Amino acid sequence: MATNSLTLESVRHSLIRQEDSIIFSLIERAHFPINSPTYSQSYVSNSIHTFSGPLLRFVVKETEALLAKAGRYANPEEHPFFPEDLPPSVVPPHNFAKFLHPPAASININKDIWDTYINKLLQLFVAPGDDGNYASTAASDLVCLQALSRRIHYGKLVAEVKFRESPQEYEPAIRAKDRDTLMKLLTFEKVEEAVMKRVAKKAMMFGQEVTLNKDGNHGKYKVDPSVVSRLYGDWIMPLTKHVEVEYLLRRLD
Ligand SMILES: C=C(O[C@@H]1C=C(C(=O)O)C=C[C@H]1O)C(=O)O
Repeated sequence: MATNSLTLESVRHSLIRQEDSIIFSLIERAHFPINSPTYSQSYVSNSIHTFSGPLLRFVVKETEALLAKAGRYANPEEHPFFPEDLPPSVVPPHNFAKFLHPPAASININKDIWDTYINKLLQLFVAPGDDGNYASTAASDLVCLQALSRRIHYGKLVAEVKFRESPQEYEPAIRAKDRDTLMKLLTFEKVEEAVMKRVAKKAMMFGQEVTLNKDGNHGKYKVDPSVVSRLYGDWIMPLTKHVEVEYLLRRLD
């Protein structure tokens, strides 16, 4: 859909579709055990002389450099994890619809998303252990991180739509820099309850073992549906709302 015709219904529809990408990415990552050397400072620093830091950082940084050349970050819906020193795009520029208020470009909470993913989320849906597949693990993490980042920063579009629907409600709180009131105005508890129920249901459907015998493997899922619900309730939705508040605070600049 063209960004200039966005409505609350259409942005919510996009968030619903993005649930599929997030849940599939979690299922793919859960296929590997935690593989902690992927995140350790020391694992690669002795072998990759031009790079210090964890393997995941290496994989994400190098991939982002390639994708930046291919034009990925010219799209206002994409946010790099390592925006410093990205190479310029080598492809012809695309004229993306200018739906967002320009200060939106200064909002990038990927550092928080990275820390939350590594330190809180991973251990909730990934089994302990080490099978040595660190590069594939990092590649799966990259897909999870990109899907989460896209969804969470989509809060900018959600906030813009909400602001356009009732600017008179939001303006006093924006001028007063009143985060609590903004948070109350943009929160829809019924929608959040529905998101938590739907993602659990999707995790059941997408993550079931498919067998050809009648009894199948009922009740066994690749990622625990209640954990997916918790990831949304405790982190993904709060971070999205954080982006919404940050965006609204700059909406009158
Ligand atoms: C995204 C929205 O804003 C808030 C955040 C939600 C989310 O992250 O899914 C859901 C409802 C709202 O409390 C929305 O209203 O759809």
